[in-house]
Amino acid sequence: MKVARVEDIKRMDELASTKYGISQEILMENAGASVARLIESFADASGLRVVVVAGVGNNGGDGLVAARHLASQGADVNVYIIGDLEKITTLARINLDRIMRMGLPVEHVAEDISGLSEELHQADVVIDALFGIGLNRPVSGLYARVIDAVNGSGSLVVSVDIPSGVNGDTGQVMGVAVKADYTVTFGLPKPGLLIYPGAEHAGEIYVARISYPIELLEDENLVIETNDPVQLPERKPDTHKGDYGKALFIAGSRRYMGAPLFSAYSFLLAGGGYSRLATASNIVPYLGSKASEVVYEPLLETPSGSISYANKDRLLELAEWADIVAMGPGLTTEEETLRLVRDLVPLIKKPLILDGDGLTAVAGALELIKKREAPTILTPHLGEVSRLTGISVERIREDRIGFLRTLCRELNSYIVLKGAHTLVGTPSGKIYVNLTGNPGMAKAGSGDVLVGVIAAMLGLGLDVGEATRMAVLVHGYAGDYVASLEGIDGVTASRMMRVLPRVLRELRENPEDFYRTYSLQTL
Ligand SMILES: NC(=O)C1=CN([C@@H]2O[C@H](COP(=O)(O)OP(=O)(O)OC[C@H]3O[C@@H](n4cnc5c(N)ncnc54)[C@H](O)[C@@H]3O)[C@@H](O)[C@H]2O)[C@@H](O)CC1
Ligand SMILES: Nc1ncnc2c1ncn2[C@@H]1O[C@H](COP(=O)(O)OP(=O)(O)O)[C@@H](O)[C@H]1O
Ligand SMILES: [K+]
Repeated sequence: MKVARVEDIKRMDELASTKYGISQEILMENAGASVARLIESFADASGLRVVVVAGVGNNGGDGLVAARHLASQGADVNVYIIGDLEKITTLARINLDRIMRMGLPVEHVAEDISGLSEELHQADVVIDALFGIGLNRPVSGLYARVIDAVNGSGSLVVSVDIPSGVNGDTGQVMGVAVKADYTVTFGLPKPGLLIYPGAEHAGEIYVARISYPIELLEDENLVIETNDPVQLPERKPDTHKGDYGKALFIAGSRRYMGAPLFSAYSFLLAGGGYSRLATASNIVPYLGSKASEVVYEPLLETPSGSISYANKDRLLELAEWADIVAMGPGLTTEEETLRLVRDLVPLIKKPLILDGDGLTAVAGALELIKKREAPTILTPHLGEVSRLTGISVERIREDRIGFLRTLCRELNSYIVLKGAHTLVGTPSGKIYVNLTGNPGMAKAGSGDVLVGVIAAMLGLGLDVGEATRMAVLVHGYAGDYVASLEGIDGVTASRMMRVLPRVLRELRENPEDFYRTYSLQTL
C-alpha cells in the first residue's frame, strides 16, 4: 500500500478537485462518515456517549461531520471546539452550523477546560479532531492541556486522520500527542502513523479511501509504501546449488563467533545455495561443529584474533568465485581489519552487503562506497548510520525518511535503516516501511541473521531492491514467529534462524495469512 506525506496528500487533493471534480466538501463528508462508521462497527450508536474535540481546521471539520452522523444514529454527542473561531475554515464552519441547527450541544473552550474534562471522563468514545496534517508547530497552551485531558480520560479514543500532536511525516511527537485506540486516516496512511513514536500513538489504523480515485492512490509519484511481500521465485527442479547463489561471508573473529555463524548459516536456511565463510582460522573447528553445511575458509589472524590484512588477495579471489559478498558481522574494530575492509570495498565487483563493523570501517570514508559499480546494500541501525554519516541520531529522528532518501541517492546504495519500524531505501529514492518485527529482536545477533537472509533472497534470484526488502520482511516475520512461540523475551538470533524455512514456506504457500496479519485495514 502506498504511504502519503503531507505534500502528497496536498497534491492528491488538488488533483481530486481539478481532475475529477471531487470537492473537499465531498472528501470531508466521506471522512467524517468513515469515522462514524468505524465507531458503529464496534458500538451501538444509539445512546452512545460521544465527545468530539474539534480544532478550527479541516481536521476539526471531519470531527463535526462525524458528530452529525453519530447523532443521526441516536448517539448522545457533545462537541467542544478549541481554537480561534475567527480562523475557522470554510468547511469546518459549514459543518459547525449544521450541527448547531440540529441542536447538538457545542461549547467553545477558551480557557477553562473543567467542563470538558468532566465530559471526557463520562464519555464512551472520544473523537480527537484537533489537528491532522495541518499540525505545523509544537503543541502548547490550551491545546496541550486538552490533549492531556483526552489522554487522561480513560475513554476510548478515535483519532481523525492522525493522532493530534503527531507529525504526519516523521512520526515525531510535537510536544504532546493524543494516544489513540484507533486512527482513521484518509486516502492513504501517513508515514507518521508507521514510524515510532507516532506508530505507538496511532493504535489500530484504518485507511478510509473517501472516494479518491485509484489512480491517485497508486500514483507512481508516491515514493513511500508499506513493505509488502514479493513473489518468491520457484525453486526449479533441475537445479544445482550454484543456482541459488554462491555467497561469501567475510565475518567473525576469535571474539565474535556467533555473528559469522548466524549470517553464513541463515543464508542456507533462507534458501541460499552455497555458503562460504572466510573467518579467523581459530574459530573454524568450533563453527564447523555448529554448521557443517557451511564451507569454511580459515584466514590468518591478527594478534587479537581478528582477520589480518594478509588475507586480502585470497579474499579477492574468493570474491571472484562468489555471486554475493557479505562483509562485517563480528569483524571487530581492530584497525588492521578495518583497513582491510576499506581496501576491499571498492575492489569487490559483486553485490556487496556491508554490516556491523564493516560499516564502522567505512565511516567517514563514504567515497569508497560511492565509487563502487556493483550493487551495495548497507544495513545500519540508527547508531551505525549516525557514525557512518556524522549526523546525530536526534537530527536523523527528526526526518528518518528524508534522511534515508538523501543518503541512498548520495551513496547509490540500498540502505536498511534498522529499528522500529525498519525502513528500506533504494538509490532511486523509494522507501519501504516494514511492518513485521518486534522489540524482542533488539538483541545481539539479530542483525547478523538479516545479513544472511538478504544474501539468500539475492541467491533466490530477486533483484537487489526486492531481495533487500523481502529479507527485512522475512527477518521480522521470523522474529514475530518466535515471539508467538516463545514469548517476546525468547527471541534470539538462533531461534529466528531456525524458523526461517517455515517463514518462507508460509510466504510461499499462504501469503494471505501475511496480509491478514500485517496489512493495514481499509474502511
Ligand atoms: N485531502 C485532504 O487534505 C483532506 C483533509 N481532510 C482533513 O483536513 C485535515 C487538514 O486540515 P487543515 O489543513 O485545515 O489543518 P488541521 O485541521 O490539521 O490543523 C488545524 C489548524 O491548526 C493550526 N495548528 C497547527 N499546528 C498547531 C499547533 N501546534 N497549535 C495550534 N494550532 C496549530 C494550523 O493553523 C492548522 O490550520 C486533514 O488532516 C484531514 O483530517 C479531510 O477533510 C479529508 C480530505
Ligand atoms: N523495537 C523493535 N521493533 C522491531 N524490530 C526491532 C526493534 N528493535 C530492533 N529491531 C530489529 O532487530 C534487529 C536488530 O539488529 P541489530 O541492531 O543489527 O542487532 P545486532 O547488531 O546486535 O545484530 C534489526 O533488524 C531491527 O530492525
Ligand atoms: K486528529
